[in-house]
Parts: sequence; C-alpha cells; structure tokens
Amino acid sequence: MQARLLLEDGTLFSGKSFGADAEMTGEVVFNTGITGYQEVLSDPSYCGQIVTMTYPLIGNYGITRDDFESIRPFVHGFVVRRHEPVPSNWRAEYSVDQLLKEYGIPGISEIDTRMLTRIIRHHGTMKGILTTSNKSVEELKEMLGDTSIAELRNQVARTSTPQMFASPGAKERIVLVDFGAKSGILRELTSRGCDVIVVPHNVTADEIRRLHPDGIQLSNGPGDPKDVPYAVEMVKELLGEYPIFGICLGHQLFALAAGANTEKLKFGHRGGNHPVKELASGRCFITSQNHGYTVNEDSIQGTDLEVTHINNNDKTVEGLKHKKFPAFSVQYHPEAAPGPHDSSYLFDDFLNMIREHKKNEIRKPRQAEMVAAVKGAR
Ligand SMILES: NC(=O)CC[C@H](N)C(=O)O
Repeated sequence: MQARLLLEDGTLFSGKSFGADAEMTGEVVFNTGITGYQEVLSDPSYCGQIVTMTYPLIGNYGITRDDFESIRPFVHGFVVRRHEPVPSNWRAEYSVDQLLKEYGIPGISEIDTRMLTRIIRHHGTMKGILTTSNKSVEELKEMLGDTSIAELRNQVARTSTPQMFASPGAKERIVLVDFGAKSGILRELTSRGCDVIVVPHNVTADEIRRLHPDGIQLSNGPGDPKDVPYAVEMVKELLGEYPIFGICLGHQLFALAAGANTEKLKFGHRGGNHPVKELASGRCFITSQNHGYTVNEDSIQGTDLEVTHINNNDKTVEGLKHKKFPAFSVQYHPEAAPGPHDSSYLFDDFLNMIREHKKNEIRKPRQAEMVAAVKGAR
C-alpha cells in the first residue's frame, strides 16, 4: 500500500506504507540514533510528532516490551528509509509494523530520509501529515492548514499518569513529577533504592508536601514548557524547600520557575551522540537528547541560575544549577534509553545533594513539628 507524507512547505514524499492504515498530523522531526527505535517510539516526549529516523535500516531487531520507555508508543507517525518486517533477534516479540498497527500509527518507508532531514534542517521543524488515504494533495494541504498548533500541543496531560502511584524502596523518598516521564528515570531511581512516588503533572505544591519527600524529580515530557504554567508555579513554590533535579522538560520548567526564559530551536536535538561540555571541568560527555525547546542563555542573567553545561555543537544551554538552593537540571537524558550512560552519575549527585540538604535543613523543621505535636497531645 502507498503512504504519503506532505510537509507544510508543500513538499510531498510518496513511499510504502507500514504500520496502521491511518492519517495523522504532527510536527515532523528527525532522530539521528543508529539504534534505539523502540525507546524513541515509546518516549512520551515525542507525543504529537512524526519522527524520521536518519539511520537507513529500521526494524531489524524487532520490538521487545522490556525496552519500552512507557506503556505505549506516542508518536504520530514513523518515517524510515527501509523498514525490515522480519526481525532477527531472539528477544524480539513482534515487529515495528505490528506495534504501529496495534496503536493505529501510520508509518512510511522507501522515501529519501536524507532529503527530508536536509529540508527540516534548512527550513526548521514543520507540521506534516502522514496518510495512507487517496485524498488529493489539495485536500491534505487544507487539512494540514486546519491543524492548529494547539492540537499538537497540550500533550503533557495525554502522557502523564492520571493518578499517583508508588514504587517502594528503603532509601530516599523521591516524588517524581510525571510530565510524560520515560521509564528510565524511574529505573535509575529505584535501582538506587529510592522510595519513589510518581505523581501527575498537575500536582500542587501542597500535595507534594503531604508526601514528605526528600527530593523532587521533574521528568521529561512533550511540548512547549510554557504550555504547563501551573507546573512552573508548583516548582517556584517548592524551590529551596526540597532538593530538585530537572530533566529535559523538567529542566525547562526549573529555568522558568527561577525567572529565566525558554525558546524554540530551529530543528532541535534528537539522537544519542550530542556532545555536552561540563564548564567546571572542561570535560565532554556524549549525551542522549530529545528536545525542541531550549533555555535562552541571555535570560539567565539577573536570575540566581548558573550555566553548568553547554552543547558543543551549537553552544546552547545544557545544564543549570541554582546558586542559593539545592536544585539543578540538565537538558539531556542521564537515564539514556536510548543512548550513552555517561551521565547516569547525575542521579548519584542528586542523592548526594539530598543527603547534604537533609543534614543541614529538613530535619530541623520536622523535629520541631514532631515536638509540637507531642506537646499538643499531652
Ligand atoms: N524530552 C523532553 O523532555 C523534551 C522537552 C520539550 N518537550 C522540548 O521539546 O524541548
């Protein structure tokens, strides 16, 4: 069956359909990872996006549920050069084609993904429509025009958990605010023995306080950080009260809460090989990335934030820390999945920060509270 991808600038790609017989609009982006398509497909940060893989062969090792980064794929379409329908891997449970069919997501193969990537790099990310229908190009153009950006936004609510749940552990209690979190973040915290409570995106500061956390982890998530102003308010309120670690969308929300600003990049960073420099040491880390927005560097002046990391390719902000409060964040993905594990030590840094903070701060008011309660009971 034929599938077509029409871009906002009028460019039309005709190729072969795989996955669902369907029609979806989305923001067309590209990912440069050589492997990791399962993690990309199930990363909720791609919700609302039609993802193109620049690596030319996709599907050869199939799909293994164990490698999912969330409960289901959230992409609005999948674009590849060559799709391999018969996986060759003992772990494979089914194929990419079957996965996309199951979730009603269209895929297109046999198109020049290098040309598509060059167009996106030149023009910037655009809306696109991926379809297996026979509609005329004019009709598709009209549909694409009618797709409001708002429709492709507001994805956090679609991907976040509707209810809080616990992943018990014996060590530090971490409230993980789920803006569309990848499982990797939970995995990193639980593997360190943390007592994790995952809470929905619209949790209030008071609801978090009631959980008596030792630290707060702000997750990654889809869309524009400015689409979730209530989350910025929540972070603003808790900044300084609890140690905070923000990842990707969480990093952007932390920056907004501290008074900095965010903006959209021309075509974003998506892949497993983005070089990031740690300014304090001059060391370079190869990082896993997936983001379209960034913290504006000039907006940091006058805030209490300090830039800790920059991107070696385009010099954009990749890491921040608060000068007065125990809080830091990174634009990239220390949980990897897919990508290098070089930055997993950041979770250890977070826990060390929590231990330091506990020694100095938290015990005091809690003890005072307990003493007051005991006295009151007498
Ligand atoms: N992976 C993420 O958390 C992405 C953050 C945000 N949605 C962006 O595109 O910049």
